[in-house]
Amino acid sequence: MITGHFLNNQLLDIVFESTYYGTVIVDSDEKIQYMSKNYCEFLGLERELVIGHHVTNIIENTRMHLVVQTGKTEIADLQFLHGNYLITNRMPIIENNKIIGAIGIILFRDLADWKSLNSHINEILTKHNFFKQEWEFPKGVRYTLNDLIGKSPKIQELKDRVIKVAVGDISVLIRGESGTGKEVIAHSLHQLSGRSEKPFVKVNCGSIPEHLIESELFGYEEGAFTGAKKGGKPGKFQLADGGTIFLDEIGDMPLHMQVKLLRVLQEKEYEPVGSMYPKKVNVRVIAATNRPLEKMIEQKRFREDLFYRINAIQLFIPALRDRMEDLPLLVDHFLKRSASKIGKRVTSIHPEVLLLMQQYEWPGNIRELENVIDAGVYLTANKEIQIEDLPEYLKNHSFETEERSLKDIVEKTERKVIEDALKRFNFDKNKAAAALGIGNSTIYEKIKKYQIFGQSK
Ligand SMILES: Nc1ncnc2c1ncn2[C@@H]1O[C@H](COP(=O)(O)OP(=O)(O)OP(=O)(O)O)[C@@H](O)[C@H]1O
Repeated sequence: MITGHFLNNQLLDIVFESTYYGTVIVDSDEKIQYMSKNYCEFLGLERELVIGHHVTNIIENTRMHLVVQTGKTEIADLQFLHGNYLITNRMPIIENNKIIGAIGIILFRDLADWKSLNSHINEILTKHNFFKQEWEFPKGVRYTLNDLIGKSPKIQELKDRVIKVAVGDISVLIRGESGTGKEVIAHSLHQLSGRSEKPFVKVNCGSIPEHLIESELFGYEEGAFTGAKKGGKPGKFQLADGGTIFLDEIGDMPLHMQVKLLRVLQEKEYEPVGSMYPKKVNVRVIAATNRPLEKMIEQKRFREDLFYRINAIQLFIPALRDRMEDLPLLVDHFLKRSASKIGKRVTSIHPEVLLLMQQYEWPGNIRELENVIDAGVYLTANKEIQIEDLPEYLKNHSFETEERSLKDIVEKTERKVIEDALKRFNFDKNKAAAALGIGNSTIYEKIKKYQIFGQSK
């Protein structure tokens, strides 16, 4: 095992600082045990804040964790890091035939050197953009865990769980309101898994017309129906073979398709439309929904057997209103992104805007915040977004809050207290009821009334 004791930082500093390489060493838990000073400087991070953290939380687009998992050396890989392309070598550290960690080396000499190297690589990449797209897009991954902004305990906990469950083939059900980042989590799970080199295929179960779902998912054979393409068409399951299929908005899938979906998940085979023979497939399933599936099962709108099949592990993403401490960080992130996208120098928001944002409920969650900031950056004539740059509904929000009825306020508070207690007791309803001093039947009633869902126990 690699330990801090084994790694004499001073000695390593002497060795690595005399080279022009940025060096990082991770242990078998994929946590950083050493990062050279020049690497920390390059990332703009203090070394104390880096050591002991999972490498994916610190280095964007890293593959160090995969080297630990697979034991495969990766030489001269191109890595996009901190706005630049760098050449990276990654090697497993092996002791007594066991992988005990990995060492990663990024190549740069001094800043000027690295800038010219970067522009050289950029030029090559632009010239070969076509190949770059061919190479990247079939895999389908757009986000990594680094794109999930937030330092609140709830997000920190979620990120830790994502890292834990990513490895392995277990099905994951991601739950959370619209715009909370379910898709970001799905991409991250794939990117952190052993299937990351294989395709990630998203299916939006809610937006495919009902009569096309079967051929979209399972494909069709030549001549399956009038208008069928010559040679047939592969379905999403075939496209995802070896990789991950992301079934977004699974709660919107029609019942008759739920039966077919269950079959492919259980038996790992399906029949393309018009085919006489089943085809084998090997995919990991990640599903997401913002619908109350338990309630839909009661109403016979969602199959219970399918629910248990996709619900091996559940990840719950908190609504923005439940992690308001992340708001300033998110605002800052979207401001920077918007300003550079739009090409305006807008660097902050007025303190009153932040106050108003903190009081707002954010029903559209992060997606809504992203759009509000985009609009603010477009509209403002200053370096700072002002109240008048906000959409009308948000500007008027403070008045609406004052006019809310007592019943609304009581209900909202009740919902929040019950939800917090459930999360505290890992969704054990009886324990949460006892802690709140209410009966078991009352808590069941309230959960139903407010449609609170999460890891059910
Ligand atoms: N924690 C976060 N940090 C930064 N950006 C985020 C975060 N969460 C979500 N986003 C951004 O918010 C937008 C919405 O996220 P996403 O599409 O993953 O939400 P969703 O839960 O899948 O929504 P829906 O249920 O409506 O499909 C995306 O642009 C995503 O990049």
